[in-house]
Amino acid sequence: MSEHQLSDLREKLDEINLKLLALLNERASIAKEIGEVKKKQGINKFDPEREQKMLEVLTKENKGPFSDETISYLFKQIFKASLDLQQSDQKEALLVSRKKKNSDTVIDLGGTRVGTGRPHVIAGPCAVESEEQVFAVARALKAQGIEIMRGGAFKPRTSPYDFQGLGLEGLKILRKAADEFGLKVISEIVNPADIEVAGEYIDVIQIGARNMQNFELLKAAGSVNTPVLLKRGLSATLEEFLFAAEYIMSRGNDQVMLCERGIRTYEKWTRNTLDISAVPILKNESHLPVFVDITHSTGRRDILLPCAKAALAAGADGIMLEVHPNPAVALSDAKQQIDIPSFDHFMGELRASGLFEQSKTAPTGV
Ligand SMILES: O=C(O)C(=O)C[C@]1(C(=O)O)C=C[C@@H](O)C=C1
Repeated sequence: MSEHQLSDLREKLDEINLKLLALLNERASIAKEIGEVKKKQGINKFDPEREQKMLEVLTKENKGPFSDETISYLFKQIFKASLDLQQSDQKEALLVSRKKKNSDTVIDLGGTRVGTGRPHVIAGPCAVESEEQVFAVARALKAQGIEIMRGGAFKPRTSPYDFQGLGLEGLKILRKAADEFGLKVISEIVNPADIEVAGEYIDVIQIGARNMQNFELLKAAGSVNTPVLLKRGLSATLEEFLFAAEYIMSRGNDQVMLCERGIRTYEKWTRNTLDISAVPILKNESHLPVFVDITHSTGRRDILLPCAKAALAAGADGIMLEVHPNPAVALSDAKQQIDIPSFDHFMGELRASGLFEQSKTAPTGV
């Protein structure tokens, strides 16, 4: 075959491609119209009988060289694409989605603005144990220019015999330390009945991984004005995670932050598996700020820094980690918290990486 012949044949294919393209889109527009009609009539969009009949006609009329199997395969793809088009067209845009709101949500915690593109570090002890302990951490955070402190007062523990937290007393200690050092404070609430009173002491309500689908808690958090940080459930898909955030937003509270904290996989060398791909996906799908909890996702002090860098490089609005003045005697998560000198070192390295201070460009919506 001469070079001429090849380019002639290719030219013919190019022409056919364009005709096919026009025909496919003409077909898609009609399928969309059918979708509208079906919606009005309340008919199921997927119609396997209709698809089967079309395939029968097509294979009967098929003169080759494509085999009947190939023709069936190709048309099934077209039916599937048409169905997807009908469904995506009519899917209500979620409040959490960029389809609903394209601009990034910025949450103002009394002057500390989250979601602006300038990342934040949220740090503090796993559990509030004493005033002395929380004050020591708050002092260290302040010295590092950190604005948001975390601390657990209500601790949902795997074993009922483990330390369950100081409760309201713990929230009071957090508030006192936060006021003393000019910090904002975040703490987990586990009972819907505590949501309202929590707002008197803390700046952000955390809903933990184990409660991501506690719908009564989500609804309660949605009915107050206090910002919420929602953690991804242990085995939650990203879709389930966003639906959980939707529960909060649909009740009127639009100040929601998302937090990837690792998911459960077969891997044993980390406590959970940090799903770094969740960060750009959530940023693309949703306008809400996204954090990464590098302590719970890894459960290892030795890889906190690379995971923090990865989170920020992937577009996270911040990271969360656990810091304790004396992790060896901590009442919970003793193995994974870092002490204050290690935290200072960590911050120094993170700053040196240029990822912490840098301002990210907001991703475009999809
Ligand atoms: O004919 C319909 O009822 C359609 O919705 C169109 C169409 C198609 O693309 O041909 C799409 C999805 C259905 O499963 C069946 C057929």
